[in-house]
Amino acid sequence: MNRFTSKQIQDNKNYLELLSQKFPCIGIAASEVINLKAIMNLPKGTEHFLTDIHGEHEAFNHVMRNASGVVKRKITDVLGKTLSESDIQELATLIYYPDEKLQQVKSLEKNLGDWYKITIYRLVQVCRDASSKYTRSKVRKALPPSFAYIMEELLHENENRFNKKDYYNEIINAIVSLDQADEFIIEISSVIQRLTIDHLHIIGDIYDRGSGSHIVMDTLMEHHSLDIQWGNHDILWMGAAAGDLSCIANVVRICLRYSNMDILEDGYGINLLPLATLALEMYSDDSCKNFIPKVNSTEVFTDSDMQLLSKMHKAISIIQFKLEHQLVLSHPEFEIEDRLLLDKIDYKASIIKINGVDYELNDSNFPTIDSKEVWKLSLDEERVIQKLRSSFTLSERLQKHVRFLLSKGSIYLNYNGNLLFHASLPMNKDGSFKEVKINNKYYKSRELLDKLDQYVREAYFGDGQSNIGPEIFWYLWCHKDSPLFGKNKMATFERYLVVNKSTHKEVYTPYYNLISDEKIAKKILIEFGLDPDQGHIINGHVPVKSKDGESPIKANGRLLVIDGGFARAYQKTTGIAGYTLIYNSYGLQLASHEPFESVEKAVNDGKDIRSTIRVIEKVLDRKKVADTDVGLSLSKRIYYLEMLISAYRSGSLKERL
Ligand SMILES: O=P(O)(O)OC[C@H]1O[C@](O)(COP(=O)(O)O)[C@@H](O)[C@@H]1O
Ligand SMILES: [Mn+2]
Repeated sequence: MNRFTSKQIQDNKNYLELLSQKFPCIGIAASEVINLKAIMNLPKGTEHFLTDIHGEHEAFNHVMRNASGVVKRKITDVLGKTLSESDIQELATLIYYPDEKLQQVKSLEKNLGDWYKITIYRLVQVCRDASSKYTRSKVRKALPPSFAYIMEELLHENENRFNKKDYYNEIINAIVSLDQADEFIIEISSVIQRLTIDHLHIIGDIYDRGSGSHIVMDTLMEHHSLDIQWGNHDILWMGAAAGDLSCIANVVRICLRYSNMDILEDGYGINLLPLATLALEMYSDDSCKNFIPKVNSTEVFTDSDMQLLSKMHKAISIIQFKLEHQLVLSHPEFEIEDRLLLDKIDYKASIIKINGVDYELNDSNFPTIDSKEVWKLSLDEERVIQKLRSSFTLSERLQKHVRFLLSKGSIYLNYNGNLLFHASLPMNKDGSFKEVKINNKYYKSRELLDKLDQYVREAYFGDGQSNIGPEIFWYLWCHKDSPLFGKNKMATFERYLVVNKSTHKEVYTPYYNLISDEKIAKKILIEFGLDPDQGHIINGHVPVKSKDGESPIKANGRLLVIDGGFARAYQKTTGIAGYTLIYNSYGLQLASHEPFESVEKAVNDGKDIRSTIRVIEKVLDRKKVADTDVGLSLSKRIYYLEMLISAYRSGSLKERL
């Protein structure tokens, strides 16, 4: 036990008095110290890192349910010697999708009573293994109230212990005979899922491209322990929720580009009718061929659906370009006048002059653009964007999701010695941190990220008095100095409208060249107060072309880029369907996932995502809670409890008996 001087006790007297309310005597304080010291010696909980989910809710839900392949590995560890591969898969599927699998079993199984008993017995064994590295108290908190007592008994009893064999079997018999088996199986499956992932990190880009970001958000909101680092797509939706018009136009445009009306209309109740009306009026004879939405192979759209969507897509894109033009003009401090393009168009000749070079446009029909006031919305466009604005700002579900992003999220996070952020850090080519002007002051590296984080919160919650408005969200979405974006420009305009593809190129900022250098990665870790020899930087944002042999491991293992392409549109690039980085007590592993087909295939044909797990780093000594951030705060608690005991013993404080 630590020894304390009377000065130390005096200096902390107020705090010790407060602490004594909870720990009123030596015995109670000492037993808490013993408890905490025991916890410090448990293996650290398993962290899972996922990124760039991009609305792929089915694939995301699946990796949550199968814990990126870890649940099946646990079953194999525990029951592999006695079960066939197909029995293991059946049990795994039951744990992932208990509701659906139970329906199937009930329609096929002849001897259901026996099936229930054997299955519950197996599930308890798997659950026991999943809970083995936690304290009883932590496991208890994970148990559903309706079965807490029974599950605790089953988990802590050994079915082979002579005196308890009948007792144990009788509990299982009773669950079955009282018709509680289905519910029990559903609950214990979710306990297994929950205990397998102790803590979840989402390194950004939950939103856009796939159709189910709102469903992913609902799942995240139910998760017991997680943090989020905002991606550029998340910040865009946050800006839309905060009412920024440019963000709103971008969000709607991206939804239309991927024919995702569901998230807008059904998910968030955004009324698209005014936009459809405007599109039909303004672009009636226009095929809008550059605005034909991308369609997922499972979706069915009629030709007239597609025509309407293309027109809406063009209408909102033009609104976006005008709004962004206004924004750039009204924020000279952003220093991105080179993004002013609408005024560089020769509307008669369909030519645009960019950096002194003439480029041909692939479109000449811009009925709402006045070449003298290119930035000005027509009255109808103004009406559409204002209606959209009220839909976004009044959408209860969207606001709830964005508040969750704000409460669990941040621009970056230091967690258990690792540095997590979505995309990049502004840096100069020589490896120094770039000074970036925000609100007319210069900031760099950690200070810059802290400032931006603060401004995001001010812009969302602010009372309008702040120096910074909701345009900070748009800045973070696509500005050349935004750490969430990390490219020299967002070439949306060029990609839609300029024929010459060389103008479409978006060049990554120096960070991306620098990070292959271990020295730079270490420098960044030091800048963020982390151990350069132990810590890692963990990023998403850039799809790793693993099919071309690119490795997600950079800078000699100090930096990991784990965007493996949950987004279907990017699976052609990566060759896989997403990564999960797993950090458990033995070290770091990376699971690469093959594409997820569907819940039906998973349940009916046992088609799990095949995940290849490879070890990235193995620790010599198994990591304990003591080696984590939680361990650090526990050791502080131990320190003060020991001081309290010392205060009781020295008579500086009286026990409260
Ligand atoms: O492939 P899409 O959906 O057209 O989007 C391309 C745009 O998305 C971005 O890559 C940003 O999205 P990411 O953060 O997912 O990379 C832009 O740089 C680019 O202009
Ligand atoms: Mn991104």
